[in-house]
Amino acid sequence: MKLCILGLGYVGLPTAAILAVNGFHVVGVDINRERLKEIKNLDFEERDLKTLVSAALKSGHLILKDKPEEADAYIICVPTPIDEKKRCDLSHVKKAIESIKPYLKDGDLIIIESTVPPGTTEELYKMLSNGKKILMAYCPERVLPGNLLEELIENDRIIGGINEESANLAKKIYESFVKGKIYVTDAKTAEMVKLMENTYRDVNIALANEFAKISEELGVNVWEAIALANNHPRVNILKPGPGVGGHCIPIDPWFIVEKSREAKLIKVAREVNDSMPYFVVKKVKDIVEKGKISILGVAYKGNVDDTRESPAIKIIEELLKLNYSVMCHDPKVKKFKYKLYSLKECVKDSDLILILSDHEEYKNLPIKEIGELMRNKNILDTKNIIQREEWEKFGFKTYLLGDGKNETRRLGEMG
Ligand SMILES: NC(=O)c1ccc[n+]([C@@H]2O[C@H](COP(=O)([O-])OP(=O)(O)OC[C@H]3O[C@@H](n4cnc5c(N)ncnc54)[C@H](O)[C@@H]3O)[C@@H](O)[C@H]2O)c1
Ligand SMILES: CC(=O)N[C@@H]1[C@@H](OP(=O)(O)OP(=O)(O)OC[C@H]2O[C@@H](n3ccc(=O)[nH]c3=O)[C@H](O)[C@@H]2O)O[C@H](CO)[C@@H](O)[C@@H]1O
Repeated sequence: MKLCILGLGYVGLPTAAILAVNGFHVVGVDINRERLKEIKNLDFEERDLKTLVSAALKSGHLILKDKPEEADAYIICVPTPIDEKKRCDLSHVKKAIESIKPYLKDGDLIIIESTVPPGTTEELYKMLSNGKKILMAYCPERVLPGNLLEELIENDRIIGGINEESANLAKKIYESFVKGKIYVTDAKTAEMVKLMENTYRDVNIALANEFAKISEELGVNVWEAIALANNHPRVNILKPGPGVGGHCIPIDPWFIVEKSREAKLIKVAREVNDSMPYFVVKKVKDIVEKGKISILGVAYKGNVDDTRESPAIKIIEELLKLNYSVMCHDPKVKKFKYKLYSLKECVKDSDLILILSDHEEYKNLPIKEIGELMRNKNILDTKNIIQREEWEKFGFKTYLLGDGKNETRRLGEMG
């Protein structure tokens, strides 16, 4: 069976490579030639992915193209961002489908992996099937960035067919590499399942963030309170932080909001999470009124190289508006909207270190050397990853997001 994968990003590339090493003839298509170059040079962060892509390319089963060609099945993995009205922008999906239209023949299968609002696959099917016997399915991707390959193989899969024949053919493709269970349903349910998963996470993170704000107001350390509450057998509160980033969680809940007026809690949760960067900036203002801020971590979360929708972007914008000078460091990220500096340059003559991503590297920083370079030794940790006592030994004033005991701690009244 010959497959054509459209969009070779975080989702499409591993999918194309794993299908190729499992015996399919795969044409990997990306309209961005720079991306194709990166893939040929194995220029990406996840090490296991390098091994897999390299094996797929060497086997000759994966070939890279900037245009689609005739195949038996097409898998669409292109971006689905939100527009300014917070509605799903389906233009990339529609363009990808237009580009395969000339090659479609009876019995061909189109699989949508891009995250889309409920009902989209059915609508696209109606537009496409005009006279031809096309098969179509929605098969959401649920891999966790940072643990991509393991989850690609081990996770259960949902297959939402437009009809039984479509679902069965799609199932055959995924069965070639998925070790988890494969559940079959209709396309709209599968679309809803994907959005519900990410919305569930977003709402729960919003609750943790709200607890953090309340704890600061009431003089409680939210991290301590969450750890204690989580001892309860049926409680599992997530972690607060500087905001919710990535290409999925801050976006996908809006795809439900655009389809239903009943989506109230979901919208408020989004707003709470979107408010966190401003909350962090307010904390910075309370600690230092002006000067240089050193941002450690611009990736949207720890140990990934992705900065899409990263809370760091909003925080930097706001700090610059307030006339702070800002320098950023990130050991994982290669491309970012703002210039990245070495750790030393970043902290030199600084008034405050602001930790925004929980990269492994930030758990063991050279505190003494950093302190010697700084103008004022302040550190604000939004991820609860530093050992505050260690930093305080070297004369740092430490601050933690969600710690209402910050002040008493600094005055030495608390351990
Ligand atoms: N990143 C994740 O972990 C993840 C997980 C689950 C689902 N998703 C969903 O999967 C989809 C893709 O996400 P991603 O993170 O892989 O995006 P990405 O931006 O990393 O990759 C998308 C790729 O598609 C290419 N592209 C755009 N239009 C094209 C076209 N017409 N033909 C061929 N290539 C085209 C782009 O050049 C880009 O390289 C989105 O809908 C996203 O919501 C992402
Ligand atoms: C349901 C689910 O698990 N879906 C996953 C999710 O992947 P992700 O990498 O986007 O998800 P997270 O790791 O949750 O990070 C998101 C942001 O939330 C912040 N965060 C997180 C936990 C916390 O306790 N407190 C926080 O503040 C974190 O820093 C970051 O900014 O979507 C993918 C695409 O659809 C899925 O495929 C993948 O399964």
